[in-house]
Amino acid sequence: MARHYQLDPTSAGPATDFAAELNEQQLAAVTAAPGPSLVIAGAGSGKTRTLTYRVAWLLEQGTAPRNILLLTFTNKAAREMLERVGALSQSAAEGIWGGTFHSIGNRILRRNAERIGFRQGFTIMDREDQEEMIESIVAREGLRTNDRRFPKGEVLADIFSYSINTGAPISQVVATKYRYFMPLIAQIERVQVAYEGRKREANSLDFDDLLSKTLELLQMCEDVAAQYQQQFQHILVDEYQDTNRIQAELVDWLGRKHGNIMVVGDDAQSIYSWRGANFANILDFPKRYPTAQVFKIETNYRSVPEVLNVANASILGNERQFPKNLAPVRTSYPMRPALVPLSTNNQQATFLAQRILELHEEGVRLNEIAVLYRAHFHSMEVQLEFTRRGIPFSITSGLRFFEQAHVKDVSAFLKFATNPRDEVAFKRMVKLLPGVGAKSAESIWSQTSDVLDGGTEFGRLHGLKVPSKSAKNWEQLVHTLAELAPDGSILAPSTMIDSVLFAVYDDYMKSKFANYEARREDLNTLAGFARQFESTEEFLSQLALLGAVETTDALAVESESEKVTLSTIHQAKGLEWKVVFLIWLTEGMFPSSRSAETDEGIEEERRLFYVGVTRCCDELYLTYPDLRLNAGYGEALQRPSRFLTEIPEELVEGWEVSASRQKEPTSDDEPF
Ligand SMILES: Nc1ncnc2c1ncn2[C@@H]1O[C@H](COP(=O)(O)OP(=O)(O)OP(=O)(O)O)[C@@H](O)[C@H]1O
Repeated sequence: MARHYQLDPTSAGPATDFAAELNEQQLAAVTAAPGPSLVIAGAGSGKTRTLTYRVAWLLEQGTAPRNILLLTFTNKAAREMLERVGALSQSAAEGIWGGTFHSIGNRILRRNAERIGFRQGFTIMDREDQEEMIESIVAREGLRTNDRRFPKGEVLADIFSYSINTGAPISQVVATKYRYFMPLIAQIERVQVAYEGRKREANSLDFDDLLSKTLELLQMCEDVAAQYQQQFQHILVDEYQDTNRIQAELVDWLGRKHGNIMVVGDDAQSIYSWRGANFANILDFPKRYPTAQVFKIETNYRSVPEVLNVANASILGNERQFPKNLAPVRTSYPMRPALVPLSTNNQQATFLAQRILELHEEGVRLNEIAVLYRAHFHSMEVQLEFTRRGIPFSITSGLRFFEQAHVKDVSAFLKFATNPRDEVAFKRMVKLLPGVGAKSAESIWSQTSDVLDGGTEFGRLHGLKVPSKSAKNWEQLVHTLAELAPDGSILAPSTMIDSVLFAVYDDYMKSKFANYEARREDLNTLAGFARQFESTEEFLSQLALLGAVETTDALAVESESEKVTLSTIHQAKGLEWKVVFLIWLTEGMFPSSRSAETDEGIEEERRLFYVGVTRCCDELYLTYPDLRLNAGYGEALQRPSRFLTEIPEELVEGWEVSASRQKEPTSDDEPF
């Protein structure tokens, strides 16, 4: 018989040497005595390391894994942290409750659904299911009529979600975020009530329910609350600065018995208030927990001192914050951050391309370089320029400017007006009308091609047989097409884009997309770009060519994945690059004009700027154009962003870029 032999758990490996692997401030947080604690961890200071070691520490102190709850911003973050804990810790880490608030909510609700009127085995609706359910309610209630645009499922889902996560009533959300739907508030509220009922009937929960219903469960059922409060002896929360109202309340409830709540975050990086995050959660933590210990972790491992100096100086402008001073461990870099004024947005793109090619020559890999900006549309000229010069790039949103649905929709109008035989463009266009799917599009197309026979007398399309729901919109569409091609001639492309927006597409976007404003800016930028072209055909050919260029072969790069990153700052959160270009630093763009309306708005923008700067390890470029060429409505003088003027001069290195001998394209020039 085989001899049974058991390994002693303590012989699994050497004990973690916490003091050797952590700096003093990290060690203090990791080994903190029980009780509430707030860990303010600056950018690049090792938040992840601190949390991971804290969990390992708790295990070593004898806390059972199932008594630890680790809440993170993404499930991936939780997985990675727990893997690290597993590797670090001598005690088994399995059994720790780790994940996002949503996944933990789901886990709790799965066991207790009946207690709040749902059945076990409920389904979780993704965003698409949610929108479909809302749409069917709108249809059943007859709210969308031929005379009135009613918000689409996506927009309604967004309104409901924001309302739940912030606790603001629907009327307030609409009044502040969707002003153009104010007259419909009562109907929108009705849809929400019906939606709540329908979810119950279908035994389905949406994503927000995973938070709100969990909270409801804990508040309503004392025994359930007591069970989890007993279980979670230690609660750790990552990225606490971006929690919303419900998430903070959930933590409060779950931690009520033991009070061992450790929240980690950086108040200077709170950038999600627009989707419901509540900055006050982190700021007021010491007020809500007067006995809380506050730890600051201020050693930065990422950036050179020159970059950190800029970040530190900038964030000083914010009143609402925990003052801190990030200190670098890295040594000085030969270059201070470059402050680069450019004459126009086109020159800004040219500068980036040239400088990036030089850096590449000098041996910097393209994936060590990022171009960061406030809003997606700021990247358009850069995308054009990189495409033309064969610089490979990837975009964090996944979609290149010209591949976006709204850009393609509007282009479809232009394509059809210039080429009335373009069936694909026609179908894309008519499918925007209510009640027109693939089948009706086919039937309308066959009538249209008969009537037009390749000509541009669009007025002849009035009165075609279309689904009754879209009759009015069809007439409007025909009218618009006729305007685009008056008397057989074709308007200039930018005028066409303006007309399409004005007559049809702007309204469509408002009701269809939750991020209407961002899309509208994209289309203004497109109209601006189009102003360089007299001929619509030429404009459309350029669009097609730009979309088709395969950039990866153009530069000698080491691998397919070697690309410059183009990203909004929001999507760059948590990441880092050797070289960072922060672009479009002008008033109105960054800070965005909308955010500049309130002090809170400005402070959040400044935090966003701070996040941008602190993504940089070595070399930082801050660029802005003096003139915005091709803005949808004329050329506009730009003022440098206040975030630039706030930086003491001696911290940056002013660059003077002289125009190349080759003339820079202006709006009157040929494009390339
Ligand atoms: N005590 C330490 N000794 C050496 N390196 C460390 C230490 N703590 C953290 N680091 C390193 O510092 C870098 C930054 O850490 P991390 O990415 O966790 O920062 P962060 O606090 O999450 O930053 P941000 O909030 O800006 O995204 C990592 O490469 C990490 O390995």
